[in-house]
Amino acid sequence: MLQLVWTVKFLTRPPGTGSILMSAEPHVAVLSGQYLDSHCSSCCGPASSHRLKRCTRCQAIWYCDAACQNRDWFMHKFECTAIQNWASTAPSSELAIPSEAVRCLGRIAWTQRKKGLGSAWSREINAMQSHRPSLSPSVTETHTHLAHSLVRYLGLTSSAGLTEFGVTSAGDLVDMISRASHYFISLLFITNTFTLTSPALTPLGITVSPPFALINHSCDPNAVIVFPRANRSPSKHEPLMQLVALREIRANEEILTAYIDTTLPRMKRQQSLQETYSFDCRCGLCSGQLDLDPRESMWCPKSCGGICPLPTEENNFTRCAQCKSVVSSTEAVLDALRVGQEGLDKANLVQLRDPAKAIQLTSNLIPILISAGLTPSCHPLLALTRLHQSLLISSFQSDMTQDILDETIRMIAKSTAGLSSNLRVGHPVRGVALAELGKALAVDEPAPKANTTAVTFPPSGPQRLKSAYETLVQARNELFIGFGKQNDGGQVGQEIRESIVSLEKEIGVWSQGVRNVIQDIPKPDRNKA
Ligand SMILES: C[S@@+](CC[C@H](N)C(=O)[O-])C[C@H]1O[C@@H](n2cnc3c(N)ncnc32)[C@H](O)[C@@H]1O
Repeated sequence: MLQLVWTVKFLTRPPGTGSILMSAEPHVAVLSGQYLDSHCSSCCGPASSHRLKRCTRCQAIWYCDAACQNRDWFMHKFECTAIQNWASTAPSSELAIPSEAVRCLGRIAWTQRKKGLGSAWSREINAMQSHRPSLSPSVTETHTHLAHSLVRYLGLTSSAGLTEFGVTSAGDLVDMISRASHYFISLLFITNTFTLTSPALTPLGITVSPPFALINHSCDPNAVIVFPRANRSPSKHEPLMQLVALREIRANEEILTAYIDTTLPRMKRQQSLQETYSFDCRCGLCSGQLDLDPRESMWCPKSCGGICPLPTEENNFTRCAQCKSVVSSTEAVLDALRVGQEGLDKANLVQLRDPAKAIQLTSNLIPILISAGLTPSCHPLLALTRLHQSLLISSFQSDMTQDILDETIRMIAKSTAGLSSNLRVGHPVRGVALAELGKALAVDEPAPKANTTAVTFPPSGPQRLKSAYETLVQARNELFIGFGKQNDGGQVGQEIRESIVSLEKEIGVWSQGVRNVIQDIPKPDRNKA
């Protein structure tokens, strides 16, 4: 199959770290159901400083204001009726709004009909790569389901109605959808959709953008795709997708982004890429470029500070790369890995429905994996710590105790350390993790400890403020790369700048206070001695 390779040709000098390589509004962006009433369906911004206004007809789609609503109307006028019809026949209120996939395909269909199949917009959409020939039975089933839902959503009573959307072949519905490779094929859709995220990387929905869909994958990418929302009054051109260089890129070097979570170990990455994108990754990380991958590592059994590769079912012999001590407890490590993975899968499954149960699982499993000797960057310890951290943050309450706050900070620090070993400096995930750590350290302590030393973590009092300040400065430097230098670190980087300034003042006031106290202490009268 022909592979397109995305490179940048340089007229002057190669793009450096943090350069914005491409910027475009996606062809289509839709919010997930849970964000429809908290985010604008046109610019995808949150309802933080203002109340959103609801479409009075479908009552399902919300906008910042009339300007956002007008911008979306050319599309929403079709969607509005479709949503109303869908709701009127839905079996329950939970199913009153179609899934994001169906809404996204609907938007593609209506725009193609409006712009025409020969338009540049439609040609770009239809040029994206599809994997129809390699459909597995389970994917075919999803495909069929999606096809039925789409026909119902578009308000068609039979497949013949699809002709108005440019699909003329009749027959079996699945066959028709599969054959119509130039049109809304669900696999094309899976292969080429991107997660729409908030500026702090929370997944909000999905987008389709043909120019970005030309970029191939690497588990050690030289670029990232982000939605920085760098402009302070951003609604007009948002959501804006940007491709940012994570390091200097040479002329004619292929630009590569990661399609999946690259903190996962090789086997899991390969499995995920094969299932969703139908290819075997042969990037440096997957072909064993690293002697010792931090994603699959444990501490030296003699605590020399070195690390060892994890034992596996096939090869349970492992030793410290530094002092060469052999790990004798490999069966216990393998057991801990099995229990950890099972618990992680369970916690991921129940986290929305029953967050208390998920916290219980993560709190029980993390100490097991730590005592088995796993490093913070090792899977599944890192994944469990990240999940535990996000559950703790979402259960944050205003009347939080010092112990809970300190425990949360320790958890964020552990996951930030793990992420830092696995991801390149300036990766947006690292930047956001550091920002969260700095912000948590800057939270007012409910009961600061009187005599803490800098050795305990997190420190208390002025040491804590200093630590918050240093972490936020580091976060800002990294966000500057991952969200683009010209974007001033995106919205998160800009928020942090404000926190840094106020901490500077606080630390300054505190130091001045100490200086004043020192000056007020009466000097010993040498003549008296
Ligand atoms: C979003 S598309 C990327 C653009 C695509 N190469 C094209 O020519 O249109 C994703 C598909 O590209 C292919 N692909 C991406 N990265 C690859 C890689 N590192 N090795 C092999 N195939 C890759 C896979 O077929 C994948 O499903």
